Amino acid sequence: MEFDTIAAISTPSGEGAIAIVRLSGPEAIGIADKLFRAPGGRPLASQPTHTIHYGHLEDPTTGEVAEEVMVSFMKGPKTFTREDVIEINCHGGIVSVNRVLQLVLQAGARLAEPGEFTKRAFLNGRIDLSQAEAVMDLIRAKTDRAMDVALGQMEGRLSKLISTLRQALLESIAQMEVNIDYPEYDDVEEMTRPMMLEKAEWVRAEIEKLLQTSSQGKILREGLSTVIVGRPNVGKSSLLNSLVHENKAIVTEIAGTTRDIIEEYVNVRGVPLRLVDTAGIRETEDIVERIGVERSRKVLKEADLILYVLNYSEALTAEDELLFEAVKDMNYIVVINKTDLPQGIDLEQVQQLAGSKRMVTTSLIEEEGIDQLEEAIAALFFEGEIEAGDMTYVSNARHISLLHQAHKTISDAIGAAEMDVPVDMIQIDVTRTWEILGEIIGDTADDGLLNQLFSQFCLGK
Ligand SMILES: Nc1nc2c(c(=O)[nH]1)N(C=O)[C@@H](CNc1ccc(C(=O)N[C@@H](CCC(=O)O)C(=O)O)cc1)CN2
Ligand SMILES: Nc1nc2c(ncn2[C@@H]2O[C@H](COP(=O)(O)OP(=O)(O)OP(=O)(O)O)[C@@H](O)[C@H]2O)c(=O)[nH]1
Repeated sequence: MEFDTIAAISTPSGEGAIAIVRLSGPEAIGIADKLFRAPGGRPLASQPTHTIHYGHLEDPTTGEVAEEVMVSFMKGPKTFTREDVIEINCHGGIVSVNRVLQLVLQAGARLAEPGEFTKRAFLNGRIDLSQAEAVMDLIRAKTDRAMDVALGQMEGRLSKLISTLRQALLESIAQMEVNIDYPEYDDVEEMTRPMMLEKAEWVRAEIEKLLQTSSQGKILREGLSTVIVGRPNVGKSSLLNSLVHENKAIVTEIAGTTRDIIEEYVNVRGVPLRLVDTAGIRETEDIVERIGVERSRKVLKEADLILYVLNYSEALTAEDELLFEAVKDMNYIVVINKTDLPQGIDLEQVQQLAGSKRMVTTSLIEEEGIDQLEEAIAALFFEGEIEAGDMTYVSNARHISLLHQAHKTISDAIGAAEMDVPVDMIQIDVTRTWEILGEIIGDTADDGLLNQLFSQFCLGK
């Protein structure tokens, strides 16, 4: 496919050592040669591909030397987009890099849309849709594990599995076709059903395996939303601080509807915890009133993990018991804090209320027990994991939804095959499954979807 030539700043905005303006498209080299002067005077077009060159950019309208740069020259198709790519490495700094971008745009490039470079890599067939989506996940990954999942997907692990499943479906579609075309051969019919069933059941089992990974994949991607609760003064802020200090927080601001919510990510043994709006909860004084408040209930309900803090030196109160009731169906860990003080709590009573939930004791003031707490968090997260290592995780909400749909249609096909429904009816469900799986890798994706997906990318990616 032939496109126009796009350009964008591909490095973060702000001051830095070096910044990159990237160009891709049929005019990329021509545009660069309008601006670039190497000491030897040779144009980039005459150079061997995949080389880097020192020189200056000149404003062609004024003849003024604008910038000192290094230019990477990469002829397609062995490039990120499969098109001709030019990367101008200039001095980092907001003015410098913007001036380079302006020059490039004046010389005929169009400002790229967010994700457009990656979109071209997709449209030009270098990567499929799930790989392109993984590029974005990679940028957003906050832990090594999340990064490994994204890398695996980018290298095509999910795509390969999906393609294998689709191949199996295609084979059974073909077999059914024979059956439909030659209904007079009974032995074909006899062969078709068991073969079709076996393939369909295998596909369904594989889809189920993928779906089983999805909750973990989602958490790796988005973080385990975590809320710290407990009566006033038990040590909630201290716990938050210990987790943040031990595990360096990444703070991100997410544009909310009424105000910006600040989220803190901490990486606890590979599990990203998203500490959600804890300040709001910490500020409320009366806990009985608080769990009656709709908003707090909602925060609790949406949490993937609750850290429920108790005071070791005091007996449980009615409030504590109420809170046990409020969180009883959720994932929570009981943190019994202040073990440096004399015991006042009835541990057996806590045990009874907490049932099979994990309990750890800490003295945050003496920095004790944090290790055990982290271990408990990691265990909670990883215990359901089916053999880590080279697992194919599904973490993307779009993929999960499509896998659920595919699971339904393939189950319909299996049900129909077992019930002696005519083969051409079964074939409809199998074909539909094949189509739905195709949407994951972008084989059957429409323009609206593509635009929506790529627009979520960073500018210049
Ligand atoms: N300067 C710079 N650094 C970068 C990127 C970039 O675009 N520019 N990348 C951007 O994300 C990433 C690297 N990703 C890339 C992926 C594929 C190809 C590429 O040229 N692939 C070709 C040829 C491979 C080969 O030589 O065998 C291909 O697959 O056909 C280039 C970069 C990270 N670092
Ligand atoms: N002895 C002792 N004191 C602690 C421990 N952890 C926290 N504290 C103290 O307990 C007091 C309350 O701690 P915070 O972390 O502010 O408790 P909180 O639950 O956030 O309190 P509120 O914001 O009022 O709900 C502070 O004076 C802490 O220094 C501990 O392990 N042992």
